[in-house]
Amino acid sequence: MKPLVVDQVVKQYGDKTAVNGISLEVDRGEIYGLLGANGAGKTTTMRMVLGLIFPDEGKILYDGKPYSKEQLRRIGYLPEERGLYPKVKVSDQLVYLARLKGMSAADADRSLKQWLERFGVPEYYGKRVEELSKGNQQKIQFIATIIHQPQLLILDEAFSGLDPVNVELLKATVKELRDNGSTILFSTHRMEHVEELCRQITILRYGNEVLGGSLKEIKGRFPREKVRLAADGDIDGLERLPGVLGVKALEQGGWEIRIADEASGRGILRHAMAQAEVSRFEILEPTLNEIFIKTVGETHE
Ligand SMILES: Nc1ncnc2c1ncn2[C@@H]1O[C@H](COP(=O)(O)OP(=O)(O)OP(=O)(O)O)[C@@H](O)[C@H]1O
Repeated sequence: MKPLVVDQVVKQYGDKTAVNGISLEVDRGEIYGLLGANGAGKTTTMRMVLGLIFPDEGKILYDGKPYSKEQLRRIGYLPEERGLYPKVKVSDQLVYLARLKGMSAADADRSLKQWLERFGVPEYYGKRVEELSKGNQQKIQFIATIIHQPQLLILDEAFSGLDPVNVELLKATVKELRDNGSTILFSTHRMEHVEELCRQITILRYGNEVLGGSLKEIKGRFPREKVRLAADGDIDGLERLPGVLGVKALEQGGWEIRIADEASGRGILRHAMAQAEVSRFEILEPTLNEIFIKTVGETHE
């Protein structure tokens, strides 16, 4: 039985349909990407999973059971708008939040110290939140999300505002939580993070699912329309080859060539090999970013 099943949920705000029959299932040890343009219905979906609002239609099951207060204790939520109290000490605040989730004060205190140590910031224990930089406040909020060892994690733009070192730190932590069996619903506009972390995704548009399934299988549905080519010398006439739609010389050397179909790629390789020693030739699969733009288009609110 899957830890999280969202089945045909619908949510209306007045006559506006924010979510229109979304279904998804997330397994243990899996990070599921929930994607979509601004206003597509991601936050509304996450709020329904959290039990903050209830679907007008459809159902959400946690280990096969409907929502209950007990379930809430097993969920960790990192909202996009961060919400720590600026004047309260990190230790007081996180122990309080962990106790609301059913942890004893002693266990919460021990766990907090371990996480602060692990994130390289043990000195934040006695600091007020407002004394920390924005990125470091975010690390604290991340600890607040996972301190009670939730089985189901809902992460909304988990890495925004962090420097690259801290992004890697939190990313490694999310992967570790996954490997230890957490069920993770992950929402972001950063497609490269989805490519790295998520096995399955749903892309929403105006509250509807426009693309869903395994990332690998979704990529297979889209044509490969780009060639990366590098050679030890110049190659003339690339733009005049059949099926070549555009040629861009890359800063780092070589070319990126837009092609009409994969068959045109073979003609490029033959042409290039006749003129120079080819050191790289690759027909690239589309990036998730490209797929997203193709699917969702420029339809932002
Ligand atoms: N409380 C509310 N009352 C009325 N309309 C709402 C409410 N919350 C969301 N909406 C509307 O529902 C739609 C979906 O909003 P939602 O916040 O779920 O989008 P989102 O995908 O999370 O967007 P973003 O990427 O900008 O965070 C939007 O059209 C929004 O205006």
